[in-house]
Amino acid sequence: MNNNVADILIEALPYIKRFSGKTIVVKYGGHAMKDENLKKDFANDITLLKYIGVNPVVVHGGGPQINKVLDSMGITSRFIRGMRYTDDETMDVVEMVLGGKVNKDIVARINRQGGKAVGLTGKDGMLITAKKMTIYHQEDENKPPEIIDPGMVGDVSGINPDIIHTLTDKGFIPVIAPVGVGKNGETYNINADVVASKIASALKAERLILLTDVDGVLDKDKKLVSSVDAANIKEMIETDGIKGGMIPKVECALDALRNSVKKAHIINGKLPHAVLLELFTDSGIGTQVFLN
Ligand SMILES: Nc1ncnc2c1ncn2[C@@H]1O[C@H](COP(=O)(O)OP(=O)(O)O)[C@@H](O)[C@H]1O
Ligand SMILES: CC(=O)N[C@@H](CCC(=O)OP(=O)(O)O)C(=O)O
Repeated sequence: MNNNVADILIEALPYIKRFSGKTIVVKYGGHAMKDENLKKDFANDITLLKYIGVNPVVVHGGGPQINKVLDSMGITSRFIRGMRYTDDETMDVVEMVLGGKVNKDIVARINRQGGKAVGLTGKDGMLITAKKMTIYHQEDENKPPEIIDPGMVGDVSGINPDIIHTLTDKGFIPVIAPVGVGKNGETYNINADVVASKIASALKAERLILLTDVDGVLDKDKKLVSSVDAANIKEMIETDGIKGGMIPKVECALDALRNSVKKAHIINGKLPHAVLLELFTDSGIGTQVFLN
């Protein structure tokens, strides 16, 4: 596949009108942020989208970056169904790493490419309100599910998109860290795929693009599955074909499609110019998720 930016753009011309004025929500996962050149490509792609009249909104993760800081403090990361167990000390680290280091790094990179990025957490403008998540775990089918307390892990209870509209209308690119605020001002750690899906729904986005570290949904032979629907997903989860971090991703994609988002894709953020290739080529890359 050709991924020279000029060639991608020539192929893109017919698509540009289609996306003009539309919102594209891109979830930038922590695993896709590792390489310097790729980080530059990503910032470049997002800036370019804004230049051609698209409204990109970035929601980022940073799981590996949080792990690194926790490791250096001697704190072992523990995950329950893909969610980080978040006690008060861990919550402080999560907020510092996501809202501080990772968010500002992405903002600075987009601005260096000529974009006007503004970093936010869910606390800004009450963008993301959250409540405590309860996790149910059933080891044995004959026993009732066990209730697990994951600490300060949040479920999104509401999105107030006013601040996003204000920023995008003025030419800014919102870059959002997945930290939410509770009714009493408490801070919640939320999975970034979940935040991206809820933000995309609230904005009635044209596309939700989830960037990860594999080509998309893979089958048992590790071959890319270019499209999956809710029934395929259910079967693949039940037969262990989709596991771990891919489960929230496909579920978030389905949730977005059920809530006004036109199309949802899971693609490899380690490919140069992955976002442009997905949007502006006929074949696209990665997996497109359908409801049926
Ligand atoms: N069927 C599948 N297809 C692709 N990836 C899968 C599948 N099942 C499990 N995975 C795992 O899900 C991972 C992506 O989830 P995660 O690590 O949470 O990504 P991110 O950090 O980008 O949010 C892949 O690297 C892979 O190990
Ligand atoms: C509750 C929960 O697990 N939150 C995530 C938030 C960051 C995230 O989702 O980052 P990636 O997209 O890079 O995995 C965490 O603490 O790692």
